[in-house]
Amino acid sequence: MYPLVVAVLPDVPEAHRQLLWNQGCIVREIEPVYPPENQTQFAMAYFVINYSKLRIWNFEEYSKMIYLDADIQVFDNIDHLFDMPDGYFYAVMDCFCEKLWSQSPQYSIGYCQQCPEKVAWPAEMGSPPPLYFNAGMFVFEPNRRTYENHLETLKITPPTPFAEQDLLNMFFEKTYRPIPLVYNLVLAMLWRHPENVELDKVKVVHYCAAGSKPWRYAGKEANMDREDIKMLVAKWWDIYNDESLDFKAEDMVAEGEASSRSSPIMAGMPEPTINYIPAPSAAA
Ligand SMILES: O=c1ccn([C@@H]2O[C@H](COP(=O)(O)OP(=O)(O)O)[C@@H](O)[C@H]2O)c(=O)[nH]1
Ligand SMILES: OC[C@H]1O[C@H](O[C@@H]2[C@@H](O)[C@H](O)[C@@H](O)[C@H](O)[C@@H]2O)[C@H](O)[C@@H](O)[C@H]1O
Ligand SMILES: [Mn+2]
Repeated sequence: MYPLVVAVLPDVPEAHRQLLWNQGCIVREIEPVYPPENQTQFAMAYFVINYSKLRIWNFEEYSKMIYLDADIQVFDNIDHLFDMPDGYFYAVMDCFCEKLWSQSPQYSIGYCQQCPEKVAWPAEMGSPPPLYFNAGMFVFEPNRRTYENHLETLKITPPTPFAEQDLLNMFFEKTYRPIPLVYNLVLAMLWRHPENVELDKVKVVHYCAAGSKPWRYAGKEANMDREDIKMLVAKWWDIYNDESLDFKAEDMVAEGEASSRSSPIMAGMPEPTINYIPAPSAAA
């Protein structure tokens, strides 16, 4: 069993942090990371806060982690991803067909890495872009030096429309290894590249399409009235409302007694209490 570490920005209220603790999560506050002053038009204005994602490379107490956006739901076990060879950056390839990409050369010529045979990359535009991943889910190895490199690189790199996702794609270009789409279904794939999607095999769903966030789904935006979208939003709510999935401290105690000495991860978990509210940090 692997711990779920939740990185929270300072604006996440204490009550929400308690809910996370009570669900057995390890809550870690991170400071925001902002790009240098710039005139960039991010594809979405709020993407500027997403550079804060870079803080997780500082979680050096973990040798390997799977990063998940908060708008991602895991429906099937993906622990085996931890067993892939070290030294690479694993993530699912993104799609360039949404309007969000309209500033990109790929979009302007109708090129997408999801179907490179459909519109070939023209020779006069040089070599095709390197494979590009969606940064909503990835397998990585926290490392202080990499963390500092990220922050240094950020200081001297003009921000681009997809913010930290672009920076990470540049940074990991040589060590990026694509993994199958079942590990991060970017919803736009359903209408942009249905031939690449086997929905019943998908293990991880990324609710990133406009209007698809389940907690504020209204079914009004483009493609949100699709039957598969409605089914995936309902699936998210089924998990959210399924009390049998709620963390129970007594389970932890039972499991802890049996295996805390054998499993460093379990031993590393804070002593469970009935309401599982951690004692205030002495450092606070
Ligand atoms: O105010 C914010 C906005 C974003 N995020 C984090 O940044 C991730 C990326 O943002 P989002 O998923 O909305 O981007 P999308 O995948 O929809 O482009 C979110 O999942 C959150 O984990 C956050 O912590 N606070
Ligand atoms: O800050 C940039 C963000 O870029 C990505 O989101 C985009 C991108 O993937 C498009 O291809 C999708 O079409 C779009 O819906 C989605 O918002 C990551 O999911 C997110 O974690 C974050 O890195
Ligand atoms: Mn997301």
